[in-house]
Amino acid sequence: MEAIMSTSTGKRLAPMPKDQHWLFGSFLPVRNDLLNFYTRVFRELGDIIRFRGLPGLYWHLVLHPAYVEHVLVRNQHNYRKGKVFDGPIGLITGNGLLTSDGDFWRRQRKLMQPSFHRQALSRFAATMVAETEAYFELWDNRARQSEAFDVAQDMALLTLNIAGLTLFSTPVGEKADAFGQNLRVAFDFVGFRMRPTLPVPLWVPTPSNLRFKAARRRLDAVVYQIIERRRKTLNPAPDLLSMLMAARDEETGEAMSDTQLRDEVITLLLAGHETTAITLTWALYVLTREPAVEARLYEEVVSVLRGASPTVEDLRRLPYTRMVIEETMRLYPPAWGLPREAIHEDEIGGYYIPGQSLVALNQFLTHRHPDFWEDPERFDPERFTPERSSGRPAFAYFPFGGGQRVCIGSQFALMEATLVLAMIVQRYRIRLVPGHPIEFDTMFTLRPKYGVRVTFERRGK
Ligand code: HEM
Repeated sequence: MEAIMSTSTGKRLAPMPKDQHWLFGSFLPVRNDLLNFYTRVFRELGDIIRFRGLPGLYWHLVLHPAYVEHVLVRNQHNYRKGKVFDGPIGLITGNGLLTSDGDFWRRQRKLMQPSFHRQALSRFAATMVAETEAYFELWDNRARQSEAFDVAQDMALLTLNIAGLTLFSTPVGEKADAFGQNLRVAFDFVGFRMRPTLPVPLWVPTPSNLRFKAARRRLDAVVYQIIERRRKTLNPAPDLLSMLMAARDEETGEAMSDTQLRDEVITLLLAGHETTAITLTWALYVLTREPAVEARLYEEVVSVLRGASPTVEDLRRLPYTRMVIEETMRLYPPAWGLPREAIHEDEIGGYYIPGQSLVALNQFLTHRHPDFWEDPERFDPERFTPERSSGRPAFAYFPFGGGQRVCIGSQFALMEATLVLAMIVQRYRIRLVPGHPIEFDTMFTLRPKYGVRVTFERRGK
């Protein structure tokens, strides 16, 4: 199976797909049908695969958990996020945590880390619950009329409301349509720029450049206004923005500038709300397909909550709900691939990796690796029981990345997804609209391309 070749220097090269275009290499299938193409070559060639783009341009898809661990942890200092990631995302997040690097990133991470500890986050549970309750009236009405709707849209708005309130105590929900749309325009633009295309510089007034710049301007205006108002407030709300504004550098005693605050706020909005919305959307979709899982989940939720809304203390009594979320992120990882750039040359699994070349990790495929997941396509939350998890390599599952750049918001996301899912399942049975097409949109995060059209049926009514 392995097409191992040697260079003149005798280095072992990872296997390459056979059917490459003589000039474009794998550029066209990567551009047009990335996920299916990667899935096919993964089945053919396994754990590490070498691709050629335009002549002289190579990259590696790295899928074995031990190799993933090598890149994210063991040899992490040799891997940076690189231009493919930072360039496009940086257009919207500036120098925020997701895209900054080196000492600057380290300082910011240290400043922000305490705000994301489980303890600090527990105070946000009530907001998450209240925002979900605020949807009940709308969903009850729809349930009464058996009205179909796109639950992906509601999850996006709900998680945006929660992000706005926990981050800066501002109900962006009131303006969610405008704010959310601007975020979406910015997000799509970033996703598009991450594709292997030749990007038109931002200063060229193409319609999409202009649209993006207008969206960014409007987002900035809202965020700067919030920061400015906050600076004048004597008793600031106990939200993430307050924590960020109060944080001081240990050595210099310096606080973050307005620009840095803006970058971090936009970063947290961008990194935090859609990923969680997508997790919830896929989880609800799965429940429409898996009646046994739905029944078991309902049983747990009802026996723990007994009709009431959950509190932060209930979370540890909802292990099955949590496993449903975990299994959802295995099969539908919102961040479905992570690009890295090797700084110096390296060796992964005995194969040569050139310096300054791209290394692509891919949760979607590693999470379905048949050597580590039995019957990988099957939705089975109990894979995540402690017994069945033991012995599984750490990086067979990495929805939140790993190493020093691991997601800072993972606890936030798990708390939110578990609370919201428990609340929805306790109150409604969910049905997919017959014939509704489900396909992946891999533009940036792993979205359902046509949304997920469902009807809710009120339980016990
Ligand atoms: C299900 C939800 C989420 C998923 C799947 C997810 C996934 C990820 C992944 C894979 C990374 C690593 C990126 C890389 O190494 O290149 C990351 C980083 C990050 N995430 Fe999340 N995330 C989620 C929710 C959140 C939330 C709720 C927040 C904030 C409230 C957040 C904030 C961040 C930030 C700031 C980083 C950059 C951390 C750093 O580089 O120091 N994420 N996320």
